[in-house]
Amino acid sequence: MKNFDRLTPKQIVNELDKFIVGQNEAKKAVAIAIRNRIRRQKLPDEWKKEITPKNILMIGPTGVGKTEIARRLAQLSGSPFLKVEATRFTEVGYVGKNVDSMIRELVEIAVNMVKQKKMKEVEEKAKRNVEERILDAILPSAKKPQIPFANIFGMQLEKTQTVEENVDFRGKREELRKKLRNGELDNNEIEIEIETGNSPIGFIGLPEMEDIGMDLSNVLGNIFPKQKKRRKMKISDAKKVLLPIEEEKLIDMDETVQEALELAQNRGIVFIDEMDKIAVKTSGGGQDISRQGVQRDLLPIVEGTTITTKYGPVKTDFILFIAAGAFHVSKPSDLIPELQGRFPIRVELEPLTENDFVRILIEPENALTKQYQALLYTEGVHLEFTEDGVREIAKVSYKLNQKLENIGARRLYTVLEKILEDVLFEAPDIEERIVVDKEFVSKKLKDIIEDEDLTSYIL
Ligand SMILES: Nc1ncnc2c1ncn2[C@@H]1O[C@H](COP(=O)(O)OP(=O)(O)OP(=O)(O)O)[C@@H](O)[C@H]1O
Repeated sequence: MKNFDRLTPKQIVNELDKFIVGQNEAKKAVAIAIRNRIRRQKLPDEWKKEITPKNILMIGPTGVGKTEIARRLAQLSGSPFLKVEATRFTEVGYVGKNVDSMIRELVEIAVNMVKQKKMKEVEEKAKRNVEERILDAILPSAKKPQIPFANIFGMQLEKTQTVEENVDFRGKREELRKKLRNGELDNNEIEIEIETGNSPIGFIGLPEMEDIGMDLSNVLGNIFPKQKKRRKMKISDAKKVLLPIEEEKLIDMDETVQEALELAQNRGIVFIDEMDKIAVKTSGGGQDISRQGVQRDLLPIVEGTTITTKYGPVKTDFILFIAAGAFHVSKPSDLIPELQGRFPIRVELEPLTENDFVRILIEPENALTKQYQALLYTEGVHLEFTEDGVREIAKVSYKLNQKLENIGARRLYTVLEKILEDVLFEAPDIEERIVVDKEFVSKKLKDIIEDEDLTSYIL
């Protein structure tokens, strides 16, 4: 993601604007933080040590875009992204569960990202290999006289004939290849051998082992040969099943892991939600001690330490941590002082207004109205939203948030789903053009809105 490194904070905000309405302070803060990380990475070592990472604390009610900003930033910068709830580490059964596990999860995500990228790079070559495997299955080998599917291309072999003598084997194979490529053989069944992994024993991957960064399947996996299974399937399915298998064979796993470790270390973003729930004023009962314990465990990770993972050691110095919470009851100052110091960038996110809802419904590149339009257009249905229709959806959603519980923009999801329920059910057997105007919205919601119990249940 070299291009991203060249984006100025202003340009990063412009990019985020394409997906998130308002919340300018938060966008600005994450843009500065991520740019600072790039700046810090360029410093000489002695300076690197002096400048501590500046992590962010987002303060704001639920559903106003906190996670969305962080997630979009990660996408934009090609960063592995993990969202965890701080309370996860205080739950019964989780007590003592290593907070380090979030770094392991981040690495796992990075490994998958790099693997997917590399698999994409070798896709064309893998497709050729899949083709060869399927052709081998259809037309086994030149030495074997048995030719299943021989009738596909009109071969008539006498039992006594050998392939070498009677068939221009290569020619036929190429003829079959053509048919395979243009999908003519897709519905034919073949039997193929599929690699199903290499651990014949079920105990591999005990959670306790994972906690200390070990994975027995890595240690023992290579001792056992890969298991194979013969399966019958349509050629169209075989293409799909074999592709990732062939892609994996073509990529260098050591290289993938190295790249992933670097990606996690230098670009990782960890979003810690519900931070307010582990902030406590005074140390009271066991629960409070457990909450403060989690804060203490978090401290070295956000300060910069080295965590052991099954892929190797990972430094957390350059990982960007974004903590978030509503802080209705507790305050950021209820966090232990050291942790407060590690999240010096504070941003408050505004509650969303009715006007914001209107914009959220139509402006983002992936706006909800656009999503439904795209979905229905696949079946030839043109969905149109009029201005007063969108305004009405925003208005109802806003009112419901006041009346029931304020769940922010998430309310738009439930309301819109309800309004479009019939259309989604009836399509494609409906009119080609559906207009969602004020009247349409009111009609669809009338019964539900009049019954308060039903409202809180459905919307
Ligand atoms: N300002 C906004 N602009 C565009 N979409 C938004 C905005 N705020 C929220 N949304 C949409 O609402 C949904 C919920 O938002 P998000 O996940 O960011 O909530 P949150 O603030 O992180 O709350 P929580 O802490 O409860 O997870 C997302 O799908 C997001 O797309």
